Amino acid sequence: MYVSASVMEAPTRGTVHLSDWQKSYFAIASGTCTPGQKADEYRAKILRIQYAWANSEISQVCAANLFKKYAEKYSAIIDSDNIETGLNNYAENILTLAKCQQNDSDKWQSALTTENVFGLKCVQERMQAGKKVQSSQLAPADALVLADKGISVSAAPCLPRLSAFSSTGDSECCAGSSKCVGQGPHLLEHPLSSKSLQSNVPPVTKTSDALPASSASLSEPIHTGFQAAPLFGNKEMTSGASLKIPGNYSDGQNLSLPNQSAGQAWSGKRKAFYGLTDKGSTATSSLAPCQASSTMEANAFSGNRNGSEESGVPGFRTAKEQLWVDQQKKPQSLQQRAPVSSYGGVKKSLGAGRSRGPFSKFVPPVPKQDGNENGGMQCKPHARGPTDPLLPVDERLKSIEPKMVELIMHEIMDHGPPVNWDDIAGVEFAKATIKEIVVWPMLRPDIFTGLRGPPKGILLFGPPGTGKTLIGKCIACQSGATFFSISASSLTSKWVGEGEKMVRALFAVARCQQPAVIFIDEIDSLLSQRGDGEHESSRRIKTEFLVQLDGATTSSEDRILVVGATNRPQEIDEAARRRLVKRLYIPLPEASARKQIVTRLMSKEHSCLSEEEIELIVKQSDGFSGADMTQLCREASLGPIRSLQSMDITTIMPEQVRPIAFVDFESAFGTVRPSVSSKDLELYETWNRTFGCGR
Ligand SMILES: Nc1ncnc2c1ncn2[C@@H]1O[C@H](COP(=O)(O)OP(=O)(O)OP(=O)(O)O)[C@@H](O)[C@H]1O
Ligand SMILES: [Mg+2]
Repeated sequence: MYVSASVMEAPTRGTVHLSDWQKSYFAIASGTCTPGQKADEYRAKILRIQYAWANSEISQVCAANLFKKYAEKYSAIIDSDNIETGLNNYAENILTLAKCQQNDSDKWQSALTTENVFGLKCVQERMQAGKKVQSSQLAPADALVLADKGISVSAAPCLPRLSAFSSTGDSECCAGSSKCVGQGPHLLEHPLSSKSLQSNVPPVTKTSDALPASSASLSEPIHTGFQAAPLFGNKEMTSGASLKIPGNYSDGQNLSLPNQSAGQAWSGKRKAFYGLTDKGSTATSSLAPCQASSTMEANAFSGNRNGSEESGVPGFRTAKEQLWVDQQKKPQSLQQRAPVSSYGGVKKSLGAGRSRGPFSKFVPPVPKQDGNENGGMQCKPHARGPTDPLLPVDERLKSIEPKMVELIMHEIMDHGPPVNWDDIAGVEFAKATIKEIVVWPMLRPDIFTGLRGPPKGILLFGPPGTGKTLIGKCIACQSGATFFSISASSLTSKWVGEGEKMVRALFAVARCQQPAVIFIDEIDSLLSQRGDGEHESSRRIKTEFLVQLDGATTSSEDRILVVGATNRPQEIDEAARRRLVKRLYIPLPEASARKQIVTRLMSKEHSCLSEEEIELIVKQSDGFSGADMTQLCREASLGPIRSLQSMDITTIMPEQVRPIAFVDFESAFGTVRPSVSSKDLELYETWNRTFGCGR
């Protein structure tokens, strides 16, 4: 069965769906279903397809195919006037169309009017046919005629409805029917006289006071559910009778007979309605406003709704009505669901905001055919992001949980203050290498191809506080790539149990945002050696990461660079180490770099350090990391304030604070010590000699 293949993409839930599908398939195939039940089943299937697609259990292509198939089956039942297999309700179309003129806006005028609808040739033919059948088949006891010219209505199943009306004591229906019939000169003549029938018609609840008289006259037959009768005769009446069961699909059907010209138009409309391309649907576009307006929630399916209110179910709508109303409301509501995001695009949801379940808003799983140019790729964050429900979602993000995409887009993408290469003192070799393998290829991908292609993984390792994170930020600013900065600990702790999904989502989003740099600080905590005591979740994260890294490596067209930073390189798993091909040692700053740090920081402050004093500071700070140097300067900068002990800090003027002097550095050296021990340094040096890519 084709269904099974399509719904089994997700093994666990797919199995459940499969049995559901099978059950309903056998129910439909059993031959014992009424057309109404079949239509119910098909519509349920359509909803299930939608649900499965929304949950990424089936692909978009699969969903579109299934959807088309079942929409057609469903339409075939709804449209068919075959009493045994269909639920045709063509008359409602005609009357609704005619009614549109009154309900629609002033700007749009339907060619169909109350006067001419009954004059249509096709309607006449059907009426004549119905008349013949009716006169030959309809038992007088079962039949009622609502008006002097004989709008025949129904058969036994209608009677409960009529009897329900009788309690209200209003004769509006009869009057309305008379009017209606008076406007249609060629209505059926029922064997029973209109008078006798009129007397048989119980008063009907007045439900359409607000409607114009002519509208009321038409709407009454509609919401009594008998309007099919004069147009189709007994045959249709019988099928029409089943339509009066609340919830039946035929209630409120604005769909048509396949053989009628108007019917074809509506059939086309139906296909367009289901999002299926159909040449015929273009012909119906002019009818759409009528349909839309007539089915707006306020007035939609007034006949049915009124009918249902009469029957004590306020606000009840058949599934089909709801489908149509949802369809009409959808573009507007979707727009409302797309708030502007913080980074200039549209805050999008791949369905996260979508309520799930059988009663959720109907969203066809096929791409919109509205000529949206942005359809194929909407990867750039500043264009339309991957989570816009209006757009076809990038295939690569289909299997990713929407909330994770949101998290990555909103929380991980870095937008810190800009960092220049000049802000990083020393580490000239690392900087040159990074420029060569990261920045330039990103800027000129046309030149850096083939063997010159950039590596996909870099590891920055070295003692703490040497500028590894700073380099990461600089890459973000200078490469022009989309930058994802994530700390490994946040992957392992923040989304406990979901770490591997986050890793997958991270790479999936990055693939959509190419060129992209994924900077993973403290990568050792993510890719540490695998051991026996390791937690299952961290093992899964690691595996997923390695898989993704490989994916990034093997796909030559992907321009994703993973930059890892660690001060514990020896803890990194060997498999991960291999994948981070360029392992760059970021050592403690040399004298020149320390001087650069001091000079740059002091240039921003009020200081009076001579060249010699700076040299002395540099000499004395041997073994300090970049972070230590920064801390030393901070400490020294507080010296002038501390020397103002006699003065009130609250009243002091900035000019009264003396410049930072060498003496302040001397006292700062008393409190700031190097944070990296020589023993630790030895470890880094050794690891660099073994695995590093430095000179
Ligand atoms: N080479 C450098 N040039 C200028 N400033 C530096 C340099 N290295 C470190 N710093 C200063 O030290 C601070 C900390 O640096 P950073 O966070 O990049 O260190 P790290 O190598 O990532 O350390 P860790 O391994 O502990 O994460 C920076 O914000 C910066 O002020
Ligand atoms: Mg760091």
